[in-house]
Amino acid sequence: MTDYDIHSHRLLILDFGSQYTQLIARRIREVGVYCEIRAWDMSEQEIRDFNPKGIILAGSPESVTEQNSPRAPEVVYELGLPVLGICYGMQTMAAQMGGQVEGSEHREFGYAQITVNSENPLLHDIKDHVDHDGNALLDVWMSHGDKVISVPEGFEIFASTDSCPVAGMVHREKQFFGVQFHPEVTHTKQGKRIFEHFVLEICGCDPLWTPANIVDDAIARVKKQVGDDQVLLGLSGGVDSSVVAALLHRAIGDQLTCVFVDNGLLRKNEGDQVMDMFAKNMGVKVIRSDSEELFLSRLKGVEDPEQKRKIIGNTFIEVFDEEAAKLSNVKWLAQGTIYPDVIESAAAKTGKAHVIKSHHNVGGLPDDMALELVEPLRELFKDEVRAIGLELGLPHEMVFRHPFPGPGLGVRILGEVKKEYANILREADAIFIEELRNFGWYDKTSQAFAVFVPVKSVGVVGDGRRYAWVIAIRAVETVDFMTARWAHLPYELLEKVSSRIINEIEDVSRVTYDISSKPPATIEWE
Ligand SMILES: Nc1ncnc2c1ncn2[C@@H]1O[C@H](COP(=O)(O)OP(=O)(O)OP(=O)(O)O)[C@@H](O)[C@H]1O
Ligand SMILES: O=c1[nH]c(=O)c2[nH+]cn([C@@H]3O[C@H](COP(=O)(O)O)[C@@H](O)[C@H]3O)c2[nH]1
Ligand SMILES: NC(=O)CC[C@H](N)C(=O)O
Ligand SMILES: [Mg+2]
Repeated sequence: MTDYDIHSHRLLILDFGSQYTQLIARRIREVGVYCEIRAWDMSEQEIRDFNPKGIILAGSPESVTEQNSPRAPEVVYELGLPVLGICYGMQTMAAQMGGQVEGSEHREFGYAQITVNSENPLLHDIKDHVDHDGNALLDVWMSHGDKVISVPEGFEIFASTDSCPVAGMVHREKQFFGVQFHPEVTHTKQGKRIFEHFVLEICGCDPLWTPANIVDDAIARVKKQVGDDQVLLGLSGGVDSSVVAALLHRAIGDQLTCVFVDNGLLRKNEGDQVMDMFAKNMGVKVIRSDSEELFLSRLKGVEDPEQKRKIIGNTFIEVFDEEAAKLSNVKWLAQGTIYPDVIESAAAKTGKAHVIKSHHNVGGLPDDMALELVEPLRELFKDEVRAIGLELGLPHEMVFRHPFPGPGLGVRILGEVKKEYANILREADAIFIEELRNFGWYDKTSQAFAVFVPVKSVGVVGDGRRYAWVIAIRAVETVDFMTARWAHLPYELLEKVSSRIINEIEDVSRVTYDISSKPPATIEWE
């Protein structure tokens, strides 16, 4: 266990509804410092209690020039802490402290080059190029319409572009900084170093937030939380629940029981792999519930995608309850809830951000639950979850798996789900994934899978006619799964996959490749 609190050096990010706020948090965590995103209307007391070492004011789709647009709470400027305003965050800082912001119809969006015209701690020693006069030039990314046209008293301008007179401003004494560009997006090449300067040097945080420390800290906290009680975890073999299983096993050993539900809608050999890895190799207690018959009988004759999802979801809970009832003394339910689930659900509730969905594991739990929750990954982003998965000794292959939706093959068999279809799909999917790995493309795509299309098509195999099913294959590249681009897989790979599927699976006569991006298509077909 660590002898210091790894949360003690922390930053507060106030969210005004920008799409990029999560990226700011990720950049700061990458620097090794804990931070949290909170809504801009956080109360003065909550801000004081949070006790940050610095505050970041993030961007917003709103305009400071509109009446009633959000402002940072005054206390932000009164705590004597360093503050960094980014885009809207800088604009509101300027407006609140007596500067001037002008609205404009013209938006500046994309690459820009700023000239740094005075030495300052935020950009100290950072440059991409140098101009004739010896000034540093930085390649940055901008997304704004409004601009600061006069800075408040005590501030000086340290960077500008032709179209944006105040690209950076600083109040040296108060340690207030504002930047019009977005250091959090990767297009701003020196973004990481800018955050290092702010977080480590200006705010004086120590980089305590490392995978090893996070694991030690999470283990200590889980032990304290559950004491001698028994904990139950739904283990899917997916990344999040697998990392929770490994973490809880290390923290509380035998007090953990996992339930793995084989609903007949899993990928090829998935059940055996989960049992081998967790039960056999790691000695975790795993109950395997063979519920294929139950799920398939409930799904019989049902074609509507939403209805299928509901049935699968409800049957999961039923099986889960049955298994829990067989165990004695279970007081805690463990979940693989991660930070984006929490942020997105909060945003959905308060309406602060624009795109978002509500996650069943955060907002959708019944009020009268008998079990209390253990959620050790609740503060972590997916990439941090993966890093601690490796730290806990899980194999690379498991940690970097593509996500697999809870309803599984149930939403990849269009229309009615039948065992026969699931068997065909499992084989096709396994061939696709195997070749994706052989060609070195698995880690270059974010999610890839096969879909069973219940349509028959004619083919000719050898000298015979074949009248059989269609398989569609899909591979996408995405960061957040909210938008996605179809992967431009090499033709040789597609050719190999198609030829293997048609030759090795008798019931398939044709393979198609899905070239739809999200939006307007979704990643899954149902
Ligand atoms: N077959 C299953 N058996 C038991 N629990 C399951 C099963 N499928 C899903 N769950 C539970 O539902 C939760 C949500 O599933 P979800 O697919 O979002 O996460 P995951 O499977 O842990 O990770 P990933 O996003 O990488 O697939 C899981 O964390 C797990 O607790
Ligand atoms: O756990 C889950 N339960 C579900 O019901 C579900 N539906 C979609 N997904 C996954 O979410 C991501 C976005 O999918 P869509 O573009 O199809 O909405 C993709 O990664 C999908 O695989 C689910 N995951
Ligand atoms: N990305 C932002 O924060 C934009 C701020 C403000 N809406 C503008 O257009 O200038
Ligand atoms: Mg999953």
